[in-house]
Amino acid sequence: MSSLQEQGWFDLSQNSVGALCARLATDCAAVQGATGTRLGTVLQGVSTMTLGVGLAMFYSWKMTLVSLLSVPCVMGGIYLEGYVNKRAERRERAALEQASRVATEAVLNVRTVHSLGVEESVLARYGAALAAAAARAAPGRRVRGPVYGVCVCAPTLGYAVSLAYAGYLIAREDLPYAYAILVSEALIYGAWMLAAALSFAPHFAGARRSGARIVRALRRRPRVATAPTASAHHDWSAVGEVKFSNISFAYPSRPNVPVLRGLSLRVPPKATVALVGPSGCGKSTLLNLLMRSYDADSGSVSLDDKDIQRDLTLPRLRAQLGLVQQEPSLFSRTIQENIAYGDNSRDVPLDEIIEAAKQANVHSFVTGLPMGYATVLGSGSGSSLSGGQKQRLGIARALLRRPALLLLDEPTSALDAASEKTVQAALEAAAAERTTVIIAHRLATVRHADIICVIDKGVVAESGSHDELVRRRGLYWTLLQQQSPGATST
Ligand SMILES: Nc1ncnc2c1ncn2[C@@H]1O[C@H](COP(=O)(O)OP(=O)(O)OP(=O)(O)O)[C@@H](O)[C@H]1O
Repeated sequence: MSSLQEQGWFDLSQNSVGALCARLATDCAAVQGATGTRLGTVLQGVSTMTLGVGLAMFYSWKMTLVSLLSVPCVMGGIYLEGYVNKRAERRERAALEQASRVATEAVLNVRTVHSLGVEESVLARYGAALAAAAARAAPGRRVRGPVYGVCVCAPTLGYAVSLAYAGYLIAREDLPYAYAILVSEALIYGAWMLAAALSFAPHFAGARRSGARIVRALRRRPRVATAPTASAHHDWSAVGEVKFSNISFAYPSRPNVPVLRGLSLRVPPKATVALVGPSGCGKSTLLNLLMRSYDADSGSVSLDDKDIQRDLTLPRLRAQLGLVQQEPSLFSRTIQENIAYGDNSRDVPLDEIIEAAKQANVHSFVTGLPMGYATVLGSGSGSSLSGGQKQRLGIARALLRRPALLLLDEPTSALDAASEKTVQAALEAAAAERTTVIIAHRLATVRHADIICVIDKGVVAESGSHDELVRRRGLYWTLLQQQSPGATST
């Protein structure tokens, strides 16, 4: 069973990047720290003690029983230590995850941090989170010291009691002196070894809890997964008709805030459909549902009359889609590899990559670089490139998939006028032969779409061509007026 979690799981604050990194580091280290040599030490301690007790019983069972009185002390101390650690660990973990969240957020957004000049305040927040973690761990540490002392002292105490009793047995019951020494040495050595081994017990308890958390995460059944009714449809590729039927949806992290309320919408094959509407009305959410980043709470989405939840596997569905976002995520790899990420199902030959780059208007830029397609992009999402260059690489990557459906989420909104023109030209060429759903804020960029759908209050408020909507003088017209007052022409 796949344990790749759905987007909604990552939206929860306890599963943020920082929290997950902290959990991965601490839980895996805890499991690793309680295996290998530590496990060997425990086995050695237990077997030495067993052998020691056996020998001691053989030579003097009375002396052995008296000496073993210290064992419950040791065990009690270990239990207490484990209990104290468990409580401290839980509180410390939460505080460390918070600190890690602050650090990860700052590193991911290092440019913004610099530009806003908030380095000191980020450092202060990180310091405060670390201090909170230390404060939460302090009570546990204070108790652990004395408890550890008891564990170490108990065998010595047992040794003293055992020698005193040995003196009594030698004097009153003729226990040979050599036996007394043999028994006490066998027991003290065994008890020391056991105490040393058991001092690791809290680590084992912690490792068990960490292991359980890892296994729980791996076993979690993702909410978005391929349904048992779905078939692979190996030879199928979509024509590109999409239907949203009566969709209602709220994000799992905000289940009480409905975003879509019974929305229905049809995207005809090979058409270009623009989604417009006020900010936050749910345009990107529709794309999220189509990609099955989330599943709708009710209603259905179909692609070529195949229900995307019931009839299609996740890989088959997503293979039909090519997404271009406002700013593409590029990796610190070569340009060739970055474009090839578009199709991980095979080794993509260079000529296909070049073809996609040509379609995306980025080939001549790439060949102008000294290393061409072998140029390694800087870290931080291709920071060595301009916005327009990055966007065209993102388009090339999407086109490499030969998607039946091109999903464009404000693809030109982060670009200057000159870059926008080149990117727009690349997109228009790409959209010509396939179904395209485009989200745009600037209505001028989608004026020529076949259908423009205005989303408002979780439903399609109106739809039609630009001219039809202008004639209707509805919400589209109002938005148009807000963007370019006085624009009444059709
Ligand atoms: N991952 C998420 N978890 C919770 N709420 C979300 C999430 N993503 C979006 N939302 C909320 O859902 C609503 C719709 O968001 P969406 O991004 O679909 O709007 P949009 O129309 O694309 O907005 P914009 O035009 O500003 O990009 C908003 O109120 C937003 O705050």
